[in-house]
Amino acid sequence: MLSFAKMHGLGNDFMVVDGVSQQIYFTEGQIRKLGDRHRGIGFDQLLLIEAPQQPDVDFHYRIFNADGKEVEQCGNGARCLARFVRQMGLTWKHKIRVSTMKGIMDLQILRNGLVSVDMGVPMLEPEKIPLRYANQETHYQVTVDGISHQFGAVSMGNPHCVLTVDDVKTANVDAIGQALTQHTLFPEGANIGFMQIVERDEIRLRVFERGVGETQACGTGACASAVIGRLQHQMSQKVRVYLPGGHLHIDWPGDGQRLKMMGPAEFVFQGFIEL
Ligand SMILES: N[C@H](CCC[C@H](N)C(=O)O)C(=O)O
Repeated sequence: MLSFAKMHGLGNDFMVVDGVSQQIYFTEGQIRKLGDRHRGIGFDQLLLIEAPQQPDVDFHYRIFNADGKEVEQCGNGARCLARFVRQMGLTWKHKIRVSTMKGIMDLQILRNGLVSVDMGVPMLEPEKIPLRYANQETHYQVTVDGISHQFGAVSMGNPHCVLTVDDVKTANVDAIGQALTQHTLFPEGANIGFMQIVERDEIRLRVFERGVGETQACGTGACASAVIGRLQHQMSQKVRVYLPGGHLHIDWPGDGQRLKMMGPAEFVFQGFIEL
């Protein structure tokens, strides 16, 4: 029997598994079955927490989308990891350092009950996103179904494409998201963000996630929108990003600097399942 927790960050929901006390390996097919919202547990991502693989790190953090594929990063999931390892007694620390396939992140459980995450330095070079474009631009362009779209692109460890729209409520998230998430411009696919600039320090955002579809929130998507918002629209260093599931606080001092995200992480239930 496998024990797990169901958690969420602003409605972006996860199955969280302690891979430190339990030896576990998932096939893509098992992940898809567990993620099924009618016949399984149901989640946007499965988060697997493993013992550290290098010194000065508390845990290794692996992320699998509902389609079964392993990906590089998950911001809402990182906050849930911090709450999970404390609540399950895997650590007594309030500051937790985790490694992912792309780097190192510092998590901190704050007195106000929120969790802050140091998301590292956003990567803007096309080859690091990755994006098939010769040079780094503030605005990229793509034509889909005869319609031309301008976008910004950045990696938070995982690839993000961010379009600016007049009104997120009427944005054609599913159709454009489907068309762009596996576009040849993005050799490893991309998460597609639809950003409405409300104020210099306020964004409304919806995200069509790679391997999942539209989610109620996307932490790395919120980070990506704050970066593109700052580069394209001269937004403030500190930005509140409002997603359908709630809002996140993003703080990015600018190019080459580390980005900080702060937001909630909720436990829903604990359970056991026969794989
Ligand atoms: N929901 C996650 C993002 C998962 C990204 C995943 N869909 C990908 O393929 O990169 C977050 O809060 O950052």
